[in-house]
Amino acid sequence: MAEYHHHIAVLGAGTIGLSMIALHLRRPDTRVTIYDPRPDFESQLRAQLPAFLDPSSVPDTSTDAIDHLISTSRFKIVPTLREAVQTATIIQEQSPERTDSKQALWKEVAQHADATAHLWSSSSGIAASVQAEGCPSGVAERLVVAHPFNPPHLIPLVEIVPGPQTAPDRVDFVKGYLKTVPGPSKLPGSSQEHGSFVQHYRPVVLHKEIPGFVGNRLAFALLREASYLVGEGVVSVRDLDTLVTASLGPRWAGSGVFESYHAGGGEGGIGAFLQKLAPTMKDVWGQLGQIDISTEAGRQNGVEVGENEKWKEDVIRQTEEAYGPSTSDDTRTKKEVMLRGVIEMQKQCWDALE
Ligand SMILES: NC(=O)C1=CN([C@@H]2O[C@H](COP(=O)(O)OP(=O)(O)OC[C@H]3O[C@@H](n4cnc5c(N)ncnc54)[C@H](O)[C@@H]3O)[C@@H](O)[C@H]2O)C=CC1
Ligand SMILES: O=C(O)[C@@H](O)C(=O)[C@H](O)[C@@H](O)CO
Repeated sequence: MAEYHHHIAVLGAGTIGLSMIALHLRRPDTRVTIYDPRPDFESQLRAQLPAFLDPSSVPDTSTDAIDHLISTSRFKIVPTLREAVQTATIIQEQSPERTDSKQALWKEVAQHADATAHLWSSSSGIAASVQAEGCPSGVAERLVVAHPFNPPHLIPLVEIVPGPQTAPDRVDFVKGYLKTVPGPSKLPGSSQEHGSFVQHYRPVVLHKEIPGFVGNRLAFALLREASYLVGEGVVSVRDLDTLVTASLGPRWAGSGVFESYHAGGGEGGIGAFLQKLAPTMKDVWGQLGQIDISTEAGRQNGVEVGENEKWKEDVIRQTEEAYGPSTSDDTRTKKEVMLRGVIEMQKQCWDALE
């Protein structure tokens, strides 16, 4: 068998896990072993994974994709977690977002994996320190959250969130690994197309754990206010989405929250901006929507809504009216082309971003 510097065990190959497999296979020095307890897992993987893969990883005919990968010994599907982790140097979980499930997973990993293996969680908001609770010694020191944005084979950000016990060299390792994963090469004119390496992934390390980390706290704060505005009848779902994609979206693709307001402050920069806008911001901040979301929703009119969740009924109804019952494959494809284009443009202007 060819030697690979990294052997990654991918635990959980659903939405994120499939995309992560494509990410890892873009590194020529990495082989991947996959485990998922779903009974239909292999058939689903064979049907869905080819669409995520780069030409650099597979032949043109997607029907051969999985068999080709298996033949190269870079790719293995195994029936048990034990087989997946026992020789892995990196173990990455994309199991369901449930604390008990992740804690049980790490306890099982600790039983079978090498005591030096790196432990990565893709969790959206469950801290490494919480996941490591009850695990054998040595797990908390190796466990770090590497929270991706969907789909990770395209979106450059990964939030690295160490727990208080995570060893600094574990953080350095995951950051260095991600920064050297080549970007997708499918897009004509892609900075990756001509074989030269252009950094694609932009990991950000948080200084402390907080529920939801940073990316989701920002995203969920915006979602809450957006849902409030729709529930209050101020704006429709579709018009709010237009407002975002026609203003904040393009702006934030080039300049983040603080940089864009720094520019907006003119000669005085963000200090002047905060000074000038203070009265309005104080009013708005004092009136931001206070809505709740129930985790024990009952069903009304076919929609799962709980107490004080009228906003949720409006959001769901209007979203489905605007975009259909779920996102179509055609729409998903068009959005991916747009996303790839934005990311490529960012990389071509990279020196202005970092
Ligand atoms: N879906 C998204 O947009 C994002 C999800 N995440 C996080 O990624 C993780 C996975 O999310 P999704 O891929 O959306 O979920 P999913 O439900 O699509 O996939 C989860 C997979 O884990 C498998 N699984 C269940 N128990 C397992 C175990 N003990 N060991 C290994 N696999 C197991 C399931 O069979 C399933 O295939 C969650 O922690 C989520 O918060 C992070 C970023 C974005
Ligand atoms: O937005 C993303 O892709 C990530 O920040 C997430 O964690 C998911 O959206 C998550 O909130 C839902 O699973």
